[in-house]
Amino acid sequence: MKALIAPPFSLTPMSLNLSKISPLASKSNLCNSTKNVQNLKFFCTKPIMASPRFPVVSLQNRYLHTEPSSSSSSGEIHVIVGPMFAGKTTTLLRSIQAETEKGRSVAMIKSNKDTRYGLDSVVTHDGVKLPCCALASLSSFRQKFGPDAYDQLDVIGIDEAQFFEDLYDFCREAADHDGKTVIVAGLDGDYLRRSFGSVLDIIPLADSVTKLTARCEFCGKHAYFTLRKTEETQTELIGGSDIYMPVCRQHYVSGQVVVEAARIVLESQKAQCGSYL
Ligand SMILES: Nc1ncnc2c1ncn2[C@@H]1O[C@H](COP(=O)(O)OP(=O)(O)O)[C@@H](O)[C@H]1O
Ligand SMILES: Cc1cn([C@H]2C[C@H](O)[C@@H](COP(=O)(O)O)O2)c(=O)[nH]c1=O
Ligand SMILES: [Zn+2]
Repeated sequence: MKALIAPPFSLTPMSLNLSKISPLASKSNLCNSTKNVQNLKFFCTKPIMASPRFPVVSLQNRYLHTEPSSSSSSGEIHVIVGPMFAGKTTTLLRSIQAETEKGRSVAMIKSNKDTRYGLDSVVTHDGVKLPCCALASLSSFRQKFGPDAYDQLDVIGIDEAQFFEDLYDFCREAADHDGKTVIVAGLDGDYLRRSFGSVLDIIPLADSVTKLTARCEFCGKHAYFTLRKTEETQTELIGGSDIYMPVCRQHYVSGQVVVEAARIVLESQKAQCGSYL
């Protein structure tokens, strides 16, 4: 997989600090321990009243003993969208941190399709991370987490929401019937700027919608879109800055022309090679 396009200048201010990421982090060192997360401390605890199979994040265990919020209907849905590298995961993790500081019990979910940093953590492009459960579908969450533990939860964070087909039903049920605050982060559009998965479908359900921007890798202006630098054409293609770059409108349009032209050349070269065989 070769990048067909490259930015004209280096990205020093935005470069990844992979040293913060421990790809070998195990559940045992993520749970029941205090982790420094960019000067913030997350206490990962298991609830006492129930035993979920995934980590629950809470600052104070005693809040897990309060009345389950499932009886109320005062849930909320907050949606964070934008292109890649816009800070969606960073914003989600900060919101989760703020909720834990209020004493609310929190669980993080991400799609198990995103295997970039392993399956037991949500990780930002600059290495900040939080334990999570990685799932194929949201409908399995309640059962896998444990129904009792689910009832104790106040807040559910969902990252990589574009990969969940059942996003709409899950969010509606969790907020309307179970009284949960659901904070959802995902791509609004794919590399062709088409609606991605069900992310846009939940906007009518949402209390708030935030569209974040990145920085265009060509000109440094606001980037609203994600350009794929390689010749692959499938909608779902897991990757980072090796495959994608955030771009402004002008550089999305010019970048697409370059990538498309390169793709056509590659295709014709492949066809020629085939005809020689
Ligand atoms: N082109 C880039 N390549 C790698 N990292 C980037 C790039 N642009 C921004 N970043 C870093 O990524 C961070 C945002 O990461 P993250 O919250 O994971 O974004 P998102 O979830 O929207 O993809 C930024 O604060 C910045 O440090
Ligand atoms: C644009 C686009 C992205 N993806 C993939 C690439 C990454 O694995 C995730 C997005 O991650 P981030 O946290 O928002 O940086 O989605 C894809 O599969 N198809 C696309 O068109
Ligand atoms: Zn630009």
